[in-house]
Amino acid sequence: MTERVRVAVLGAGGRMGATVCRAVEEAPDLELVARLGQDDDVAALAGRADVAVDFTVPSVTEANVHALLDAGVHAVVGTTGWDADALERVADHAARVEGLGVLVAPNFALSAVLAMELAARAARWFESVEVVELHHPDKVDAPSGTAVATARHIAAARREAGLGPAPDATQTQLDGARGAVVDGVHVHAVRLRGLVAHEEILLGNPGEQLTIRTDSFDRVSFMPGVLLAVRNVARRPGLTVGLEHLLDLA
Ligand SMILES: NC(=O)C1=CN([C@@H]2O[C@H](COP(=O)(O)OP(=O)(O)OC[C@H]3O[C@@H](n4cnc5c(N)ncnc54)[C@H](O)[C@@H]3O)[C@@H](O)[C@H]2O)C=CC1
Ligand SMILES: O=C(O)C1=N[C@H](C(=O)O)C[C@H](O)C1
Repeated sequence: MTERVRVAVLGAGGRMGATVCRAVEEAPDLELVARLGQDDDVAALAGRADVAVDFTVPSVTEANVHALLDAGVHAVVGTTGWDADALERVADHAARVEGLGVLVAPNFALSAVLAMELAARAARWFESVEVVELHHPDKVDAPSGTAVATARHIAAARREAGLGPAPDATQTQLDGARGAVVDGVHVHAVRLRGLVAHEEILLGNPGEQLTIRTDSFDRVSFMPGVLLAVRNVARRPGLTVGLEHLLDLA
């Protein structure tokens, strides 16, 4: 019999962490060996866990990943709030330790990953584009990590195609009325009781509109992607950003 992958979950008491714990417990090839909360020591996972999954908060996730690398544990990270500098520090650290993988993904739901990919492919063909993300009101960051990543992918595609800014005649506005601007793309964040995680990418041309929409109605939607990452992270030493790299989409 092959050995089961030993998995630890950081943020295990949270909405995502608890769902991940259940998914790992139900997977025959995985073994849940630790549930860590706010005051638990990541270093204690050395020799006990093969892979750790982090769904904590933006303010601690980078430190958790460095501690996991120091402990010799592969990391799968769903927590948002990563910027280019933090990713570079983790890539440098991962390059210095032998054979350890870190996978950071703003969204593990297949529909969301595909929506991002489709938006990036469509972006060069439309004059206008804006992103609207809609989430439960307990979310601590805005805009969502997924919306930020979506906007960055769209902006890169527009730059590559030589497109300038989207048309916008606004001269006066209330603060925030046009949303946040990520790499030149307007991103709007809605917080509403009853929602889980949703995003619309609106692309417009004279006389036509393309709407790409993804809906996570339940956190189980993220689990196939999380488990795929847990099973594959050890095969990808260094830093991988985005689940698309495991789905043959990148
Ligand atoms: N990549 C993806 O597919 C998804 C990402 N997320 C992201 O995951 C993160 C967590 O989301 P939720 O579970 O909804 O939040 P939550 O607030 O329900 O859970 C966060 C948990 O982390 C714990 N925590 C805080 N500091 C910690 C530390 N230093 N060590 C260990 N645990 C610590 C908290 O006590 C809490 O239990 C957010 O950044 C969210 O945006 C959420 C859903 C899907
Ligand atoms: O906090 C959440 O709930 C979610 N966070 C991630 C994000 O910020 O993109 C992923 C998903 O949207 C759910």
